[in-house]
Amino acid sequence: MQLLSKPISGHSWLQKNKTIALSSLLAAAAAAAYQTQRTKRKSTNDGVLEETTQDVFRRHKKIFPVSDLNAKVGVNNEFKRQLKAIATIIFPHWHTKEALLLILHSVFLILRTYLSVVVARLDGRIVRDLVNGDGKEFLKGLGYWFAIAIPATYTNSMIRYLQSKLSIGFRTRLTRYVHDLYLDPQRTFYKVINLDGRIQGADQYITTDVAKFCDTLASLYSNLAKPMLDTLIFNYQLVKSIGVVGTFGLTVNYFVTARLLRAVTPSFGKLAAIEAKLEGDFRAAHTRLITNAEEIAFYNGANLEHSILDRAYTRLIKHINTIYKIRISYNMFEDFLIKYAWSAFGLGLCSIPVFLPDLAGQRSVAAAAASEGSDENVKVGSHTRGFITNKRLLISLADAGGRMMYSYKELAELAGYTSRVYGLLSILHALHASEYDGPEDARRFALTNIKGKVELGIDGIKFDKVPIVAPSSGPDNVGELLVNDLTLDVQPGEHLMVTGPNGVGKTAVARVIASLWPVFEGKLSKPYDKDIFYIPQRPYLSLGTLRDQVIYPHSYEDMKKSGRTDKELMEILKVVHLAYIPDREGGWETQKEWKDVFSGGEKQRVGMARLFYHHPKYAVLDECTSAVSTDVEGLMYAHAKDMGITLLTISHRPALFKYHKHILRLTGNQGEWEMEAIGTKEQKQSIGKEMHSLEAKLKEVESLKARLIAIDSELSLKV
Ligand SMILES: Nc1ncnc2c1ncn2[C@@H]1O[C@H](COP(=O)(O)OP(=O)(O)OP(=O)(O)O)[C@@H](O)[C@H]1O
Repeated sequence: MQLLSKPISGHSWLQKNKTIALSSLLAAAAAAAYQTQRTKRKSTNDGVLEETTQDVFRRHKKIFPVSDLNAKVGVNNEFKRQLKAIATIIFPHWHTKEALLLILHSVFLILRTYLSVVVARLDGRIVRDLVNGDGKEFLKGLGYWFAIAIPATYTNSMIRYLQSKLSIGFRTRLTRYVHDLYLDPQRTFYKVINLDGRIQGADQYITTDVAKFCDTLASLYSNLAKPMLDTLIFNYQLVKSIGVVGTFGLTVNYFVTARLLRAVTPSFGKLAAIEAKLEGDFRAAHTRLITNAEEIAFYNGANLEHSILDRAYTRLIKHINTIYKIRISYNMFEDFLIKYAWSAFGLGLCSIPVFLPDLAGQRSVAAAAASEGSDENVKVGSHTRGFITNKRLLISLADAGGRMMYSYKELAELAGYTSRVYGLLSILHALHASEYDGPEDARRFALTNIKGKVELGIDGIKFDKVPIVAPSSGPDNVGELLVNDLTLDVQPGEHLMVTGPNGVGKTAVARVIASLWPVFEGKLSKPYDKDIFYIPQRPYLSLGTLRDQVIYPHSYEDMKKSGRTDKELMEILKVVHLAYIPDREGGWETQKEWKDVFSGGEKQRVGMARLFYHHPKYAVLDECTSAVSTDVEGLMYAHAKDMGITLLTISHRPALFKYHKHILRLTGNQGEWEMEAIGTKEQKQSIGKEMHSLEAKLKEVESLKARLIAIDSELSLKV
């Protein structure tokens, strides 16, 4: 009791001043660190970080093996392993800003615990002076009370602030890493969405799940580290007042509580992971509606979409309700144990120094009273001070213990978010290395059995016995053969047209050239990516200005760097007959949702404008002029050829034959195909036949017109 009975002396006042000085110093250090990071422009708070190198990805591949998706989610060894793996991303080394934040955070946590002890002692002293009727000491105590309030409140705010900064720091590092892996040169995002079914709704993973993981991790540190520290320090203080027996009792109490809570805690981790998935599904359903609003409105599909959204929401809410129901009994048990059972136990402990002073290892109350004067008031005051101080320490201890127990629940939830974030990272790593879903499979066209070769940097596009296969992932990962051992060679100027019925695999050929689909067998030789430009069937308009639409995928910076001007862009728009657009839309800088502004034909013409802007050596044009009027289409094809672009056109339109030298016909008959040169005798004969049949039809038009006039006059006579 010596520590507690000692009045706050000049020495402890000095300590308090030191505390204030220390807090200011820490704040200054934090501000300085922040400033340094800002000036380096590599701050995780600005969201600006250096790109993750391929070397880092190679090293990390080993620590991110794909886990068994059916493994139990919870606080277990797998959770520890996953968290350790993610820690290599959020703490790449010890001289990061996050490490500094963590140290500062820890220092403030220690400071807060220390201040709590000081407050407990001061509280006891003030109440004692009040009971003793010592006005002067009472006022002095109040003075100290206000003095301690300043560093105490500052410390609390700093803890919250540093926790948020830590969370943002983690999030920025993780998001940057995921973006670098997702949008890598191997086009992993395409594989995630189209070739591999393990990640559904990658957007939900990258936005919400990563944020929740970071928030929970940052708060868990303070929710776990602080109560642990508090428990240690308060226990130390209490040993002095309630004795070793009391402290032993406290320890047993903790142990029993922890075991009990662990036994009754439901698997919050798994529940959190399912909730995150259902949230993702609900959000994805809304995103679909936004993306396809016009089509849905035309079809009058609101009712059906309504029911789809309702179903997604109901699934989510049912699950959340289940969690709430599970929580009722768990929370009741938790509250009973931590609030009521612990309070009763705490009051019992507080009574030890009063009823059993020898057990508490202290001088008896009578002896203490005798040494401070035999006056009854002094005796009561001494009791009161001891009780108030112990009670406050016990309340803090109970609070700390309670939070430690509560954080088990948080830990379980963190396990859920960790499994989602780890799942995302491990699958991105696998796809980055072209390792697809499904068991090892030696069957032909299995995604786990890719044997073809791709050679880059060749002037020409050359297929050497390459089967075109629609890939399939999952348990039955054998793809479907569309075109059998394709062999062709498109040399500069040897424009090729690919034709054939719907669904035969025309676009599939383009996908293989673009390396979106794998070369299962044979060899594909092609120029570097920068020399081939693809215009897909569905026009894509990006976020940004009108200029950004024409120069896509260049940014304005890229455009300026390459010395291009708006005047040149205007010339290009003239070629595609869109010269009126900048004036109509209010200039190059205008920002709009362009997909809703342009008509179908205009969108396709913007696609051709991009081709002329980038001026590649080769262009793969996939039905990209189907909505453009024939005359403008012809002009654009002629212009592309004049620019020296070698064309590989996918189309059904015979009108486009004349701009090409070869034709690849995909028949759809068991992957058969044929190549022919345009302008051969057979070709001319077939065009001749088509002309004869058209002329015959034109003759019919005249007789049909005459018949129509006759019917009209008959009808008017009758009327
Ligand atoms: N991601 C995919 N995974 C598996 N199969 C696919 C995938 N995308 C397309 N397919 C299938 O591959 C086949 C060929 O498709 P492709 O888009 O190449 O047809 P197409 O000849 O260009 O047809 P159209 O003239 O209608 O554009 C189709 O049966 C299609 O369903």
